[in-house]
Amino acid sequence: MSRQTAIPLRERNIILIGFMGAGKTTIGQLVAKKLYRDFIDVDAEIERRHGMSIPEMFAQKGEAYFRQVERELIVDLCTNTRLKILSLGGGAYLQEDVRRVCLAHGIVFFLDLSWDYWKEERLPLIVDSRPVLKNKTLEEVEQLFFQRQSAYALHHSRVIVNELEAEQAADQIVESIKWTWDVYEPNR
Ligand SMILES: Nc1ncnc2c1ncn2[C@@H]1O[C@H](COP(=O)(O)OP(=O)(O)O)[C@@H](O)[C@H]1O
Ligand SMILES: O=C(O)C1=C[C@@H](OP(=O)(O)O)[C@@H](O)[C@H](O)C1
Ligand SMILES: [Mg+2]
Repeated sequence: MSRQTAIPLRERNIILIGFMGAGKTTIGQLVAKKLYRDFIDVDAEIERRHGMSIPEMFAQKGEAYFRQVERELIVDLCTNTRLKILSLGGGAYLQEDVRRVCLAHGIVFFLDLSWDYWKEERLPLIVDSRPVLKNKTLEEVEQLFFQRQSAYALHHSRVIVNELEAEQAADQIVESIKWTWDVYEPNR
């Protein structure tokens, strides 16, 4: 029987999850810079590999196809890479396989924000670029927001990003991760 050796905490990918517009892409980039690590935005990587934008993929291939591509890429990245900062798309973590590999191989940060804050501050910024929001009433989007919280609750660490500038949120994540490294893996 083969036994997998656990990945040292310092080598684990740092994975950002949370609702669309929470700032995963923006903050992930900053965290990577601060830790001198490579950044991979899963949506951008899908767009690069498939030569089409996410809205185009939704329109031409359908959401189910996008979810399969998203799941396969995340499972691959989690299983075969280390030392990266990964920003997921907001719906990726709803898939059980995604949660399983992220929690097993990475350190998962949930970027949390309130519905009221999101609706006022973030929705206007992203409403035209996220296909999942297309043709939905505000009530339906609110339902989606709360439906997804039980999946996001499965994380290692949480940062409340309401009112925080992206730089401040990134600093909190870096501080938290360095504390975790020092406490659980001292002398490395
Ligand atoms: N902390 C923040 N404060 C203000 N605006 C932000 C913050 N984080 C992200 N944004 C803005 O919100 C929008 C969505 O950010 P993005 O990083 O794409 O989120 P996600 O990847 O979670 O969907 C962008 O216009 C971005 O500039
Ligand atoms: O929440 C979702 O279902 C989605 C979120 C998007 O990413 P962001 O969370 O980075 O906006 C992107 O993956 C796609 O439009 C679907
Ligand atoms: Mg994003």
